[in-house]
Formats: sequence, C-alpha cells, structure tokens
Amino acid sequence: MRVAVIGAGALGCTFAALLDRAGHDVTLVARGAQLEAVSASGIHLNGGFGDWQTTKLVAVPRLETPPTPGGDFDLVFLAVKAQDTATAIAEHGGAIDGTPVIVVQNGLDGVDTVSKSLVDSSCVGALSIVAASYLEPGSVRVTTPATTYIGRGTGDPDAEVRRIEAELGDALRLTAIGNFVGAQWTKLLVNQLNALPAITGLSVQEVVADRTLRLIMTRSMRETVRVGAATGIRFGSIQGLGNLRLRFFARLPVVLGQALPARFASRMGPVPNPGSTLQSIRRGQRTEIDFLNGAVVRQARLVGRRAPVNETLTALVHEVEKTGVFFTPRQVADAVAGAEAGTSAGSSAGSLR
Ligand SMILES: CC(C)(CO)C(=O)C(=O)O
Repeated sequence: MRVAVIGAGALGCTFAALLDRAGHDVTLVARGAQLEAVSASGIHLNGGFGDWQTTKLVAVPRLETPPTPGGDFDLVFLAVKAQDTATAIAEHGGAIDGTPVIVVQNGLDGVDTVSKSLVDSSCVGALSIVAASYLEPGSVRVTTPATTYIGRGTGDPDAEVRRIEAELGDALRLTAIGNFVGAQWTKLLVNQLNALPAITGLSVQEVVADRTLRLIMTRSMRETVRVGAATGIRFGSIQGLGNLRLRFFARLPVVLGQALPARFASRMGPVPNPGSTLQSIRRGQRTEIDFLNGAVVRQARLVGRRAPVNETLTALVHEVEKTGVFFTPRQVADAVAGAEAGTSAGSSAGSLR
C-alpha cells in the first residue's frame, strides 16, 4: 500500500516505521530537524515493537496536491495533536481528500472534525494505547507496545474498518471495535494519566507510585466517568474496561478507586513513560490538555455541572506551559482541594508557588 503519515511525533513515527517494516511505501510529513534526520537516515524505532531502521520510507515537508483527487495514496494516517488538526487539514486537505484517512488522536473531536473538512474521504478513528517517546530527531522508543483500536460511530465495525484491520492489524496491532464514540470517552479516561506528569515532571509510573498524586488521578478519573455518564454516553470497551465496570468505578470511594490508575501503570511496564503531554512540555510545544482534561470541563458545562479536578489540572498544565516550572505533589493537592471546596482553580494556579 502507498501510505502517507501526517505528523512526525513519537506515535506518527512509530506507525510510519512499522508500516515500512511491513513492506508498505510510506511517505512521512515532517518538519525541521525531524525532516532532516529522517531524510538523511530514516527512522530508528526501538523498544517494545523491536528494533528497526526504516529502509524505504520517504520524508517530505508537505504533500503535493495530485492531478487526480486522492490519487497518490491508498491510505492516510493523520497523527497530529488535536490542536493541530485544522492546520494539518488546511495544508494537506487538497492532497488527501478522496483518500481514506485514519485519524490517530486523543480527545473527542478528531474524526468528526476531519470528516466534516474532507468531504470526499471516508474517515476512521484510531485510539492508541501505545506509549512512545521521542528520543532525538529520527529516533523513537516504544515504551509500551499496546493495541490501537479503530472504528467509527456508535455501531459495530463496518466493512471498511474490518478491511483495514485485516490488512494492517498484524503490522500495527490494530483491533476493530464497535461503539467507537463511547470508546473515545474511555480513552479520555486513560488520558487522565497525562496531566499529572506534565504538571510535576514525573513519569506516569512515578506519579502513580506517589500516594498523593495517585489519589488526585483517581479523583480526576472518577470525575471524568461521572461527567460522561451525565452526558448519557455509554463507555466503549477498550483495555478490558467497558461501561459497567466504569460506572461501578465512579461510585467507589477514592481509596478503593486507586486500583484503576495502579492497573494502568502496571500494564505500562517498567520503562518510564512521560506520556505525550509531558513530552510536549519538554519540547516547549503547546500541549493537548484543552482536548483532554479541558474536554471533560466543557462536557460538564454542557450538562450544567462542574468538573473542578479536571479544571484545576488543565489550569496547572497551562501554567507549566507558560513558566516551564513544575509543581510539587503538595501544591497540586492544595490546588485540587481548593477547587473542590469552591475556590477558583484557574486564577490561583500561578499563586501556588
Ligand atoms: C496511552 C497514553 C497515556 C500513552 O502514553 C497516551 O495516550 C498519551 O500519552 O497521550
């Protein structure tokens, strides 16, 4: 297959390298130092999916619009951060409209946004549990080689989703799932792993090992499930979690609920995973937080509720984005307690230090 991968972050590069290894013709859209390094010597992928130096993969700064719509590729992976979707579509829409697009993205909006913009493409959503870290230009380490779930809508997987699973399932560890819309919410819950590393500078495993931070994470997860339930969503099944288990979790006291973040961290294995949000902070980039914890806050408002834990974590990540200075677990705990007690979280984030 001729495949384009738009987005040369850790996950985009992982997919591109795995597709190259499986013998597909891969064109990766990259920028700056990443473009230079990949053009010179390909992508070096190591870690959980094995060691691979790409051989055929080509890196380009942008995709050219072909004379025939959708003519250059059989499939496109859009693997940009949620906040970069509109820009990526504005830049590459002409080149990819008409070609099936797999949107690999966190948050709730990716597939919808792309489907509305690319009228001639059929779009499939992808939720990846793979944890990968960008090491240096051209080099990525997979710290957790996990499943990527594909699907769309609320029904069972359709024929196209099944076909993609059959063609690329082995190479990329793809699994087709039903109730994709609900699964985006379950992934939003998994992405509660992201904020605290970005706020404290610790890995996901270190955050979960710290009792104070683990309890905060449990609260933010519980709040996410409660908000989802209030919007009427039925959580989709990924990572052995589904609607019933999550509704049960949302009713548990926080001390019992801690088992959930602990389970996520233990499945991640021993190699420290910073998560994608801390990686953005380290690279001085804007994070995806408004589409993770921020999405929970917006969804809560839509049903007339508040989500003070998610609100606080969003505000603290924005503070670290601005200052580059991490918070201590105690400072985070004070901010969350203040917000839950009704003190404004966002406005006090800066004054906590
Ligand atoms: C699953 C997880 C937490 C892997 O790191 C992720 O989706 C992310 O970092 O964005």
